[in-house]
Amino acid sequence: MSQSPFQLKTIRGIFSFGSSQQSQEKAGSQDRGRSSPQPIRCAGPDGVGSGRGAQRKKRSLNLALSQVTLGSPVEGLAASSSLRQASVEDLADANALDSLKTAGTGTQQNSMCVSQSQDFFCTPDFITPNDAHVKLPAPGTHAGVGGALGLGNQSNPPTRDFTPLGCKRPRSVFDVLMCPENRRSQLQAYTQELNAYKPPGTRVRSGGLKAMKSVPKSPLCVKNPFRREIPNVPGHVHQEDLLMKSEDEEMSFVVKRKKGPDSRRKRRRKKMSACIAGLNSGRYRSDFKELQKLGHGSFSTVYRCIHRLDGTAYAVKHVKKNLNTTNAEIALALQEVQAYSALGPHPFLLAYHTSWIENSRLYIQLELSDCCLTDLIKQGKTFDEDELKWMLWSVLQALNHMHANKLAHMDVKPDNIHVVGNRYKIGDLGTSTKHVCEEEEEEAENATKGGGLSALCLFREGDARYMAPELLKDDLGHLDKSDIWALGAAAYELARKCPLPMKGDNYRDIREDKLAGIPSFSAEFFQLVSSMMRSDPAERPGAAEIMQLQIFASVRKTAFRESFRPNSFLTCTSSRVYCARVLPHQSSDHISMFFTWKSSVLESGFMPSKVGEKELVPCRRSSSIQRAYLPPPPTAMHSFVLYWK
Ligand SMILES: Nc1ncnc2c1ncn2[C@@H]1O[C@H](COP(=O)(O)OP(=O)(O)OP(=O)(O)O)[C@@H](O)[C@H]1O
Repeated sequence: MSQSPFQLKTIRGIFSFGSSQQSQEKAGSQDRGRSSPQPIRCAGPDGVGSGRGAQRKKRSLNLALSQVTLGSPVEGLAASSSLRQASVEDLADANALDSLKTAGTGTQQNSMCVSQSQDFFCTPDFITPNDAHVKLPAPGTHAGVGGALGLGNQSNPPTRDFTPLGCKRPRSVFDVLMCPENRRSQLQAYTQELNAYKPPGTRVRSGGLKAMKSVPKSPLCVKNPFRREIPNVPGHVHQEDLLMKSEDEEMSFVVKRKKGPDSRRKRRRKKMSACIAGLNSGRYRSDFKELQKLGHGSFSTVYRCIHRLDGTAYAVKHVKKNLNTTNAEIALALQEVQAYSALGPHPFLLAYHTSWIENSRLYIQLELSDCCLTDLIKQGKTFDEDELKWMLWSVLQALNHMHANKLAHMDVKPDNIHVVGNRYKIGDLGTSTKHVCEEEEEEAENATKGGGLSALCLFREGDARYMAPELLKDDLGHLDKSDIWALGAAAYELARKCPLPMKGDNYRDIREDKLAGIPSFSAEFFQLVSSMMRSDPAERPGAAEIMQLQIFASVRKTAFRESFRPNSFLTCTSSRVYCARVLPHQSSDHISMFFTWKSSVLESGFMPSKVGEKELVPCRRSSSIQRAYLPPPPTAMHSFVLYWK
C-alpha cells in the first residue's frame, strides 16, 4: 500500500502513543531528550500545516484516543475499534494497529497514553499543569491520570488542584438543558408559564421537546409590580399587552418581509435562522416586545413597545437610514440622540432613554406619548385660548432650554408636539442643530474659512409650512428665532382651525406680517402670535422674553402648582419643608414661595394665628434638594398650598 507523508506522520504519532518504551523509541528521534511529553502535531504533506481533511482526521483520532485512554478497558476496546474505523485509510502500518489494540486492553498502558494524550488535546482543561503541587500519579497505579484530571475515577475523586485555573468549568446552557432531569423541570416551568400567559385561542404545540421549541426564547414580558397601573397614565401597560403572543405572531415580523420571486425561500430561511437564534438575534427583539406602529415620518418609523424586563411601554424609533453610508449621513442620523443627551432630562422634552445600532440602523428608545397635536386635530379636537396658552408655555419652556444650550429645534410643528398626561412635550430632535449668534458665526467662518453655518454643524430643513421667512432666504443667523416663528405658526393654525398654506399668496402673506384675525380669541392672544411671527427675526421676542409676558401670568401659577404635585415634591417634617425638586425651567434665580396652611389642618382643630396670611420663604433655584425653614408648624402632619410670585 502506498503511503503519503501525511499518513506516515499520523501513524508515527499514534505509534508513539503506544506506551511501550520500545514503541516510543521507534517513534522518532525528534522526541528524544524532551523532559516532558510534547504535543504531537498532525502535519500536512508539506510537513508544516494541515488541510481541513487532515484536521478532521486528527479530531476523530483525538476522540478515539481520549476514549481509549480515559475509559474502562471495555470502553477502551470499543473506542479503539472506532478509532480503527475512523482512521482505517490512514493506518497503513499494521504495527500501529497492534499497538493500538494493546493500548485498549492494559490499564498501565492506558495511563501512559493519557499522560501524553492530554497534551495532544491542547485545550486549557487538558494541558498538564506546570505547578509543583500537581502530581501526576505514578505509572501503574489504578487511578491513572484520568482520575488525576478529575475525569470520573471513583476511587480517586477529582480535586480542584487539577483544574488549571483553579475554578470550575462553566457549564453551558446546552449542558443544563440536555441533562434529562433539567430538561424535565425546564419543560414543566415552561408549561406553567405558558398556561399563565396563554391568551385565549393561542395555538401551542404540546408534548416533549416540541413544546419547548414552540416557546419563544426571548424573555417573557414581565409585569412591573412597582408601577401604579392607572389607565391614561403615560406608559400604562394593559394586561393583555403582557400576554405572550403565539409563536406564529412572534415570528410574523420575520415573515413579513419584502415580497419577490424568491421571497418564499428567503422567508423560510429567515424563519429558520430566527428559530436557531431563539429570536434573540438582535437587541430590539430580545429587549422589547413590539405592540403597534405609532407613526412614521420621512426619517423614521416609531413603534410602541414593552420592555420585556421592566414591563413599561416605550416608543422605539427605527431610523430608516442605513448607517453604512457617508460620514455626513451618519452624523445626521446621530444628531437626534446627541441632542437629547446634551440637553438632558427636561419636563417639557420627551424623555430619551437609550439608543443603539443594530443591522446598520439606529434605534432610539423614547418616552411614550399619548398622541401628538396632529392626532388631536385629526380627531376633530378644538383648542380654546387657555389650552393654547398652556401649550405655548410648555413648548416655550423646552425651546428656552434648548436655546440656552445653543441648540435650535428647526422642526417645531404640531406633529412634533406630543401630549403626555396633561403636559405638552416637544420631540423629534432629528433636525436640531447648533445655534450660534452672528458674531460667533463670523468668528467660526474666519477660523474655518468655510461657508457659513454649514461649516460649523450639519443642517437639515424642517417642514416648509412652518419655515420662517429668513430661512427661505438662507439666513441662518437666527435659528432660535426661527423656532419661535414656527411655534407661533403652529399656534396660529390651531387657533384658526385651518391648515397652514403650502404655497401661494397666503403662504407669502403670513411671512410678510399680514396675518388674518383669529375669531373668538382675545386681542392679546392675537398680538402674541403676531409678535412671534414677525418677518424680521430681530423684532421677534425670545422664548424667555415671551414667558415673562402678562398673558402667561395665570399659566405660570398653574405650572408652578403642577410642577409641585404632592408626589413629586414635598415631604413635611415638624418644622421643615423639603423641596425635593425645583424644576430647572423656573426662569428667575430666586423663587419666592408662599406657604399657607391647608384647610385640612384647620379642620384638625388647630387655629394658627396667621390664618389667611402667607409666609414668604425665599428658595434658591436649584435642581438639588432644598430646605425652606418655616415657623413652627401647627401639627406634625400638615400640608401646604404653594403659590409662586
Ligand atoms: N415618543 C413617541 N410616542 C408616541 N408616538 C410617537 C413618538 N415619537 C414619534 N411618534 C409618532 O411617530 C410619528 C413619526 O415620528 P417622528 O416625527 O419622530 O419621525 P420623523 O421621521 O423624524 O418625522 P419627520 O418627517 O417629521 O422628521 C409621529 O408623527 C408620531 O405620531
